[in-house]
Amino acid sequence: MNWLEEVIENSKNRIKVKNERKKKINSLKESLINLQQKGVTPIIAEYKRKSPSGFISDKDYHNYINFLENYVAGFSVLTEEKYFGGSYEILESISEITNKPILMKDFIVTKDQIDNAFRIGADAILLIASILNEDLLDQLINYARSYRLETLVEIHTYEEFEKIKSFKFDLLGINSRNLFTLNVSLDNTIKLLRNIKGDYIKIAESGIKSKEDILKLKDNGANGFLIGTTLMKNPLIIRELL
Ligand SMILES: O=C(O)c1ccccc1NCC(=O)[C@H](O)[C@H](O)COP(=O)(O)O
Repeated sequence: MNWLEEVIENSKNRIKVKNERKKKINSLKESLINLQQKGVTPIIAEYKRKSPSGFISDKDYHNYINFLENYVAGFSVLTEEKYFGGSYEILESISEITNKPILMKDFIVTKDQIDNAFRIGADAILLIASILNEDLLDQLINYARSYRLETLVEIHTYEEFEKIKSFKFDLLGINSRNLFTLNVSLDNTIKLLRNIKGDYIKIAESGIKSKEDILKLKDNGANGFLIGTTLMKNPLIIRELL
């Protein structure tokens, strides 16, 4: 079994969180649009402790979140445990210290995981087109909507866009990191941004290192930017990215 197959298998057997949700849903979509309207670059800052690409960090989240919340539209928090070092507890604790919307980044393949996302305080969830068939993707989007959780549906190819384009998701993520090879290509994302027509809020994800990258993606139609590694290594760089 490769890492992705293992992650998906583990996803089917995640614990069921019993907690009651403590906060109202806070719209990530509105937060992104608000910043865009103010002329501020809408960034989603990610908190992750490790990744299959070899990223590793023991950074504590308190200072990271407290500092970045002054600048960003929201946070993305990895909750996959084995390969990303995340947990539901981390997301829940982050939701207690910030009023910014939180995207739960995980490999969601079951409705139970969406129940958990709601209970731990997530405001939006990631759904990855390449690991879900059309029927399940549609069901999961609608299930999330029943909680008023927003959905960011992530694609890597035009074929995946064709598969998801008629569904009622909130944000369209275009990830520059190939899930299978882990190679990062902003050029691939730029090609997709150019080819995808329609009224979508497009979020460029992964591999963003500089203001130059942001401007290139923005010029080609990206409306928001999800940044992990670069901010985890140096949160102060946010001031150059806005
Ligand atoms: O981060 C990884 O190595 C990774 C590998 C395989 C699947 C997903 C992965 N990460 C999840 C993400 O989508 C990124 O953490 C996110 O877009 C931020 O990327 P970056 O700014 O490059 O850390």
